[in-house]
Amino acid sequence: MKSNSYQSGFGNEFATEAVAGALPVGRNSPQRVAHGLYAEQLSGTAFTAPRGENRRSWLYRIRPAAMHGTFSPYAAPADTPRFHSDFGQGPITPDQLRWSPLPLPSVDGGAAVDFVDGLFTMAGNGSPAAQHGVGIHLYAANADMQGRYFYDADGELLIVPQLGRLRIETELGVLDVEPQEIAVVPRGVRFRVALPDGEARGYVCENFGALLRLPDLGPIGSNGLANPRDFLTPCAEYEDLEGDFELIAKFQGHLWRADIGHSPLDVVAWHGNYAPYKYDLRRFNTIGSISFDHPDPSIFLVLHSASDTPGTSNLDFVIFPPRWLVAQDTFRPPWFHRNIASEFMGLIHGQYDAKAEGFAPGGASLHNSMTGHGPDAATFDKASASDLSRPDVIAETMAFMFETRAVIRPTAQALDAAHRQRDYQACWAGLRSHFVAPV
Ligand SMILES: O=C(O)Cc1cc(O)ccc1O
Ligand SMILES: [Fe+2]
Repeated sequence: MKSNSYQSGFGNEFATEAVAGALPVGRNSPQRVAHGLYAEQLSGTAFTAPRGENRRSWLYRIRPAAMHGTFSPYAAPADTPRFHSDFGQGPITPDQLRWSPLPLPSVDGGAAVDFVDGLFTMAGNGSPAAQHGVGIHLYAANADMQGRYFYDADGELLIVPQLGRLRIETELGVLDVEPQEIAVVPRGVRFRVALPDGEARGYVCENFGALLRLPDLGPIGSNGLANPRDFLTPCAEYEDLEGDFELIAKFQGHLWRADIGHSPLDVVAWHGNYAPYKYDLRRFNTIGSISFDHPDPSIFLVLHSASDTPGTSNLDFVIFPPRWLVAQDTFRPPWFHRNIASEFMGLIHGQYDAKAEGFAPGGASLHNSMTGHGPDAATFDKASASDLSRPDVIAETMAFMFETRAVIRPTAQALDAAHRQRDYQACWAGLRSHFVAPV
């Protein structure tokens, strides 16, 4: 699979064929599909979901997805699976938590680790069974997926590369993504990942809940934030390969494997609105205050997964892109706060404006529901004394947040990890009392 041409728009009714005439005209499942292909429907929402939310695609493929051997539990290379949905049952700490970047496998022993084996579950909430919540994972890999393909039946995958490009070859076409771009692979879609730069690291949010969609814009108007035309979906692309391949599935929190005698990336044509897409975060139209005060970070919302409570998301994907700060009589960086929602943050590159040090590209932080957090002492001191007659320019940076209504439960392996910064709270220790009581 070599080409990477795209169709633009968010959730459009796309139609694409890699071989002319492969798409049936005026019907979905003719008695005999052109070129001897099989017709197959892939449903991403209930058959009866309202039209505005209904997502499905029709695939015209060389062999149906039903063709593979029986599944057995996948034995992860390390004894214990690192990629799962076990967020524990017991008490979890309300402490602020922060991690340094996940070590790259080349540094960590020299073994070949592909995208699937490189996934390390950091935290999560809800469950695949309950169909709400998220799994939050990091990946660090140094090898292409070779002779194997993966799909996630538990949720759609929001992939946020931090280091190195990814070539994501899916049933519906190829996505090439680099840091500062994101990719979304829908639940169930089979894919393999190659690493054009030889190694890669990044973040994955696995969304068990309602499909990600663009937020309403309210008084912002009909344009702004992430614009629909900047979302790109691949054109059909297929491989016709036979061999001793492996199909890996994530199903109800566990990984499974089956033999498969052909590449499942054999979709010659497809049409519909359930498909992978990518988006360049640098295209985000960032809106902020031009008078006073630092707005809530919801103004930086790229995509969200709704919950059953209007206005309260299962998942908000928020970014902190380059921008100008001009607010007057205002503490310009993020304020001190406690939030009913829970906040997992990552940094793609540069520096985050609330943290002078310690929050490194590839690192992560977790501030759970009602846990106090905000600017570190160095940032507070600097911003409290800065000259507001000039704009501040936040440049050369891209941070993001996975924000959820439910508490984010860190996994045991994340809490135990050597790269967890056990002294994180010390970043606020230097905040002195400036209070002077009136006499
Ligand atoms: O905690 C954080 O750094 C994320 C964040 C940023 C901001 O500008 C306002 C609120 C918020 O939670
Ligand atoms: Fe916050």
